[in-house]
Amino acid sequence: MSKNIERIAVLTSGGDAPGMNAAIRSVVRSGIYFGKQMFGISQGYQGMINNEITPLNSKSVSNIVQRGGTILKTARCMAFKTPEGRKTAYENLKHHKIDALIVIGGDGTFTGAEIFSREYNMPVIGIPGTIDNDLFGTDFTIGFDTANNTVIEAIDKIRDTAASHDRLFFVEVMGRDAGHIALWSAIGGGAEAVLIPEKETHIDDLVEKLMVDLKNQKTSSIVIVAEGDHGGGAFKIAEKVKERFNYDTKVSILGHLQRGGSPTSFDRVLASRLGQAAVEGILKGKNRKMVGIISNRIEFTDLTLAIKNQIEVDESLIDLVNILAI
Ligand SMILES: Nc1ncnc2c1ncn2[C@@H]1O[C@H](COP(=O)(O)OP(=O)(O)OP(=O)(O)O)[C@@H](O)[C@H]1O
Ligand SMILES: O=P(O)(O)OC[C@H]1O[C@](O)(CO)[C@@H](O)[C@@H]1O
Ligand SMILES: [Mg+2]
Repeated sequence: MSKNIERIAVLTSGGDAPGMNAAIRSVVRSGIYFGKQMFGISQGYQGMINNEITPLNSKSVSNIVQRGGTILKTARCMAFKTPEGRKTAYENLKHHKIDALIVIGGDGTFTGAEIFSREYNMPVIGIPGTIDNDLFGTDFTIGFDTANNTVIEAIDKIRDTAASHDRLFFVEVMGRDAGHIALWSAIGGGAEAVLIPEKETHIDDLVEKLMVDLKNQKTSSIVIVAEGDHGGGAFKIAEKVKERFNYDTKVSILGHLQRGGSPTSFDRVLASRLGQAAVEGILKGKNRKMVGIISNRIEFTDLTLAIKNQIEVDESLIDLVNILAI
């Protein structure tokens, strides 16, 4: 039996992602639309423990749909992993009479939400907000599209200088455990090769491919390396490749700029749809679910499944990189 929900709190947690603000805005305004009182928690679970919980109205979320980052701020909070930390967090929620929680984040955020919800019988819905696109139960996570656009803009620029100097560039993109950004940006940016955490890194094969390219008058190349690849990252791979043959080689680490910037239209619309669906879902009694989009339809998936069954890498995308790089 679901309890009557009148006061809903929202937080963002883990790494920030462009479009989180659009999701916050949608959650807050959808809640208000249904006559509910809405609250924002600062700095993810840290703010729950520190009692940083404030009411939000329609105006609180104006002029943010276009902004990167998160107005609620975010954090990685070790204390929430302890029963004592979660107890303090619960007492703070109780003090504010919060009936339900909407958490925007990635797999870690959902793990914490699942545990907390069971411990304290707190209804919770997760919204996938991470540039990594590594959650099962949604075709896309909020921020993935914007990050890809940021990366291909960088690749296009690097391509100009690579071609002018006949150079080989290793471009390292984010993805500690997931190669989705690497794969998508390799296709969109026309890279010659891609190295991802889901696959073994074979330097021999890479060197052979680059040598064939050189023989075929391809005088510059771009290799996309996900930060979590098994070769140890772009610098190490570049070193190993340089030992093997003579090619003017440079490394470019894109880093945290991939997490910033104004969200694309796709991410804004996705975030707005998921925010509204999260509120409607929780008011209809859904609990411990992630709201996602599958084949352009809103779908709810158990948080435990969303976390555990990370999307497998699409082999056809790897094939496509290779086919288009002949
Ligand atoms: N086992 C756990 N128990 C309780 N809380 C957890 C647990 N795992 C993660 N959390 C909470 O969730 C927060 C966010 O998790 P994490 O830092 O892994 O980021 P994420 O949500 O996976 O996002 P991203 O991977 O996109 O950065 C953690 O800092 C912690 O507060
Ligand atoms: O520097 P931070 O905040 O720990 O984030 C790094 C990690 O965050 C992610 O970008 C996800 O947001 C991962 O791909 C990356 O490894
Ligand atoms: Mg994560």
